[in-house]
Amino acid sequence: MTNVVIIGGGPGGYEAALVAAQLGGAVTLIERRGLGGAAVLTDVVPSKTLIATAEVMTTMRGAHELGLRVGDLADLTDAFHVDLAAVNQRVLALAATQSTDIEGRLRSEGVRLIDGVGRLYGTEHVVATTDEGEERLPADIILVATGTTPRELPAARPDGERILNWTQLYNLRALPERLIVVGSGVTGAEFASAYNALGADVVLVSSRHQVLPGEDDEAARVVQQAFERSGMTIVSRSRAEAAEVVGDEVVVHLADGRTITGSHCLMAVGSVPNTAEIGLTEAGVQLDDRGYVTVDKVSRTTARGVYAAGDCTGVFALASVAAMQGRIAMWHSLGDAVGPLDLRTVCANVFTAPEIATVGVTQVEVDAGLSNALGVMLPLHTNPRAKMRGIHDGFVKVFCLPTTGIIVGGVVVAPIASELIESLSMAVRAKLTVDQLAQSFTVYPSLSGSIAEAGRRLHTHSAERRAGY
Ligand SMILES: Cc1cc2nc3c(=O)[nH]c(=O)nc-3n(C[C@H](O)[C@H](O)[C@H](O)COP(=O)(O)OP(=O)(O)OC[C@H]3O[C@@H](n4cnc5c(N)ncnc54)[C@H](O)[C@@H]3O)c2cc1C
Ligand SMILES: NC(=O)c1ccc[n+]([C@@H]2O[C@H](COP(=O)([O-])OP(=O)(O)OC[C@H]3O[C@@H](n4cnc5c(N)ncnc54)[C@H](O)[C@@H]3O)[C@@H](O)[C@H]2O)c1
Repeated sequence: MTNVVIIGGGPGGYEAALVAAQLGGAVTLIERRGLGGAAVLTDVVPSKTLIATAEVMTTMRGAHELGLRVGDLADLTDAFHVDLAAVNQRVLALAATQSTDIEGRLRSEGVRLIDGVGRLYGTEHVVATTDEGEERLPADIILVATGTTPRELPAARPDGERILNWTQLYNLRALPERLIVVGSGVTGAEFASAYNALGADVVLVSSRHQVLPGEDDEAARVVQQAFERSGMTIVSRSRAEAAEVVGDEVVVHLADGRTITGSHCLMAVGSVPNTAEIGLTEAGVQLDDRGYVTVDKVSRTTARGVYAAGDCTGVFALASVAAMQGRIAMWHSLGDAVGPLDLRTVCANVFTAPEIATVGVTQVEVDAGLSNALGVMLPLHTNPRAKMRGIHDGFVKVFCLPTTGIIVGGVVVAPIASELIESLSMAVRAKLTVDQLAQSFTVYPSLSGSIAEAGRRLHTHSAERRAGY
């Protein structure tokens, strides 16, 4: 039997445990907080459950335009009020159920679960510290999947009541009157969008000229405009230096001397890896200058027999990537067929209103000359289904290689972009051409009709390019 010891029970750890058990390993997983990890208990699952409620409010906001009335109200959201205590109770219950489901699945596959803190003791043992004491576990293979923790600014430490990080938001019993969100990365933008839709007065402090600096520029512009139109205040090119509670308010101090006052403040200024004091460097595992574990494309670290997966590696902070890195680690270490991690086919979604979904080659890569892909962008406002549903914002963008027409990337900005991106994700993975995309049937009328239409437009462009125009 090969002894596999996994530290961390998030998607990187638990998906690896399932593969290792399937391949006949004797698997032990050590988790200090709960199965499913931060992904299930504090990050992905709670935030997307909260956003599901916010989406209903966004739909209600557009209901008047579609001819729906409640009394004399011009805005149907005025007919609702958000019972945040009930929303958060649902959010936390759903996360707990998801965690229990994962625990049940791991147990049924024969994985030994230890409720405690794990650390490496060289490369052949892991020490688990539990309420009962310490246990030294022999390990032929170790997987480190310890994730990250919210980053804190020294002068803006969360108190859990008025200054919060995203893991503490679900303790709120009532909607904040005025929520200051510091940081306009994906986390900040998603919560700003959700709380804005739920009816809070939201101020978003953004260090750049535009929100979502890591996303497609045109897509981020659409989201920023939608935020501003729906009443959110965006304070651009501004960095928060400090936050303090003064009476019943929070005062956020910006680097340029201005202050912003609100009832609550959410700090969403990034994360730091959970890699300190768990015996990594002592075991020969190299960390980069920010503390992330250095891994290759099959999740190997610099120490023999020690693998790492997920956010602690600093490779695309996504649950799907963490899970794939964890599976690859086990396929590789336990001798199954395995291919290297291919980041060119990863698809991701920002759950704002509207959503931004992306796959493959990006506009930044094209503009920088790193890819010679051709792209077309079709705004959704001419799409018949979008008109019917009152969707005014959004677009579809498709990138293909000029000579072959092979699809290499795409962006969808729409209310359900996370679902619409699948056809482009499949096309990128299967190396389909724009002609194959164009010739596949789409339902009429449908938003996905615009994706096929982009394929038809690219047929013309790539034909012209081939002919040397
Ligand atoms: C607000 C928010 C929303 C997000 N939404 C999405 C989304 O919609 N889609 C998406 O794909 N990604 C999303 N992400 C990213 C996603 O949460 C991460 O990519 C994912 O959680 C990474 O999984 P992981 O297994 O690496 O780590 P985690 O999920 O962080 O799990 C690591 C686990 O290890 C445990 N641990 C750490 N150290 C030890 C130790 N020494 N001993 C024992 N246990 C330990 C921790 O307690 C934790 O439970 C979101 C992130 C945030 C912050
Ligand atoms: N839907 C999803 O898949 C999803 C959701 C949330 C997070 N994530 C992933 O998690 C990772 C982390 O995202 P994130 O948004 O938490 O962190 P991030 O590091 O990407 O963004 C933090 C932002 O805060 C800004 N910032 C830092 N200090 C500041 C200050 N003092 N004042 C104002 N702004 C400041 C930074 O410039 C940056 O834009 C990303 O890779 C993201 O993809 C994914």
